[in-house]
Amino acid sequence: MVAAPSGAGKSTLVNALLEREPAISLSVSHTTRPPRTGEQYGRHYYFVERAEFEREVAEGIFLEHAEVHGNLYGTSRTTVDGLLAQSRDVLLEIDWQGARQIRAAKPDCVSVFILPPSRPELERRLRGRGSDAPEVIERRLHNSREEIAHAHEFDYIVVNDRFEDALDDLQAIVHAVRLRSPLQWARHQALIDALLAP
Ligand SMILES: Nc1nc2c(ncn2[C@@H]2O[C@H](COP(=O)(O)OP(=O)(O)O)[C@@H](O)[C@H]2O)c(=O)[nH]1
Ligand SMILES: Nc1ncnc2c1ncn2[C@@H]1O[C@H](COP(=O)(O)OP(=O)(O)O)[C@@H](O)[C@H]1O
Repeated sequence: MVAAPSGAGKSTLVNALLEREPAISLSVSHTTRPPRTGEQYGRHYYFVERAEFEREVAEGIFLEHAEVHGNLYGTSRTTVDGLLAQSRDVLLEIDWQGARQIRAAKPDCVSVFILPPSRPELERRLRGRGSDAPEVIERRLHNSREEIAHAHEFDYIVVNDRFEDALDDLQAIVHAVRLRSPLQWARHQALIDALLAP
């Protein structure tokens, strides 16, 4: 899972990570936020009306869902389970509230929080992106404090100052996760058995 205040560079970093790590798939979320210019249904998000989203919540289709910046966002159970069934590593872009729900549902998950190098730089990036109306940017800047206040709940923190350094850090986390003991025991059982043989 990757979380960050809006504008820290989370989506840009995640997209670059996916190019470097083709075994990872991004889970496409459902949202009631209107699409930005260039965003495509099914690629960036499944854009739905609030009534439809609320019906889906009642049907229990979401592994987690939360209200962020006045819009609803959710991760579909079937999207994640479908990717896991194909032995894909699944990456979620999610806020701190959703991350809490995923930790409860999937205790072996790994979470990363992206920090911007400073407040002025966060503001510069949010405005420079040019994708949101001024009042939407103000709301995201205001909400960034609440998001950042939860950074300590995450397993890893990456500061996105120089982009390539932050990308290297993210990739190092992916490599470390793949080397975790339970996975390695399963993968190298034959080797371990041979080494333990008398
Ligand atoms: N809980 C939850 N949060 C999500 C989900 N998808 C996106 N978000 C979060 O919603 C927030 C807003 O995302 P978005 O509207 O794409 O704006 P951006 O972060 O400024 O690019 C970010 O913190 C995302 O991580 C989801 O499925 N569940
Ligand atoms: N390390 C960086 N240095 C400068 N600009 C960056 C960096 N990382 C991302 N950006 C820019 O900041 C803006 C916000 O990035 P984005 O990935 O949309 O953020 P988020 O998904 O966290 O809201 C984009 O215009 C992006 O190109």
